[in-house]
Amino acid sequence: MLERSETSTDKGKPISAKRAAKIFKNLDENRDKSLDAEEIAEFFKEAADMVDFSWEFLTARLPNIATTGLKVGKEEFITADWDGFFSSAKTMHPEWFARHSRQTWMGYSDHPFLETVLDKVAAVTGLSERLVRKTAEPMQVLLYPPHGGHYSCHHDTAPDGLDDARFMTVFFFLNDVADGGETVLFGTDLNGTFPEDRAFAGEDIWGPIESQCQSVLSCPQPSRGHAMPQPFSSALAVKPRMGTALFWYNMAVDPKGHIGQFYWSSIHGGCPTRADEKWAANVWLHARAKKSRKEL
Ligand SMILES: O=C(O)CCC(=O)C(=O)O
Ligand SMILES: [Fe+2]
Repeated sequence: MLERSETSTDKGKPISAKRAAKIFKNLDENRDKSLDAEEIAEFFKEAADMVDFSWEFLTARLPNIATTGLKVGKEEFITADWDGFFSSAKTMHPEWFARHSRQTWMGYSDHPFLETVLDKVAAVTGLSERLVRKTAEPMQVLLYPPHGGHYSCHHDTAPDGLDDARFMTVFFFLNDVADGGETVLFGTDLNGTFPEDRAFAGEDIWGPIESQCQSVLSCPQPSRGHAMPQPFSSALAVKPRMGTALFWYNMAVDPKGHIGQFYWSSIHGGCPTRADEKWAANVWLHARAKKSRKEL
């Protein structure tokens, strides 16, 4: 069974009245027993990785909130059906969420076929089978629903998380997606217009770019012949085709497997689906072999 996206509330604990009271207390810093739009936005980001919302939608879904203007009182907050709210927001406005997908993990020993996938990973990446087996995280299988399933731009590993860094991503497309669902590699430069060292630049260059690519609008535009919008016209958008795969380095690694620089330019994302669902899988290779991966 596929679990819901780890970034959505409905995957985690439901927001009970008790939990809501705790959340409210933390958010209401000025202790005025109400939350303003900014504080609500913070709650949405924390609880569901929701990056946008409209007040109209909020008040239409939770009518007891409508009476208090652009503030949510304590009682209203605690009694609101937040789980129901997030799930209808996901259906009606998937673009408000950083991510809309389901996923599960599969151990490579679960099926002989999956073992062969690791051999293929070694063959195409040029890494040894031993290293691949030692460092591969269980395969993450992803399902994006049709009509808005997506994953906004992100990095697969943290710049400072050396111990558990996913130095490489091997990303498999498991079905054909006729329209939408492209994987965009925002750091690529198909037109050859960027300074040569931009791929190795740091947060100063890539931070502002990241803040612009959060929107699902940073994807091929059907109205413009599926061209990428500005400022990403140079970026590679890959159409999902069953049995194909992409791989890239999230961090530098030397022939001995020693990890180096974090690549800010490894930023990427999955575009919104349209009529078709999208199936895909990640094989992440880690900087350190984990004892907990022994069972694989
Ligand atoms: O679905 C895609 O195209 C990208 C998925 C992705 O980046 C991820 O799962 O980390
Ligand atoms: Fe990713």
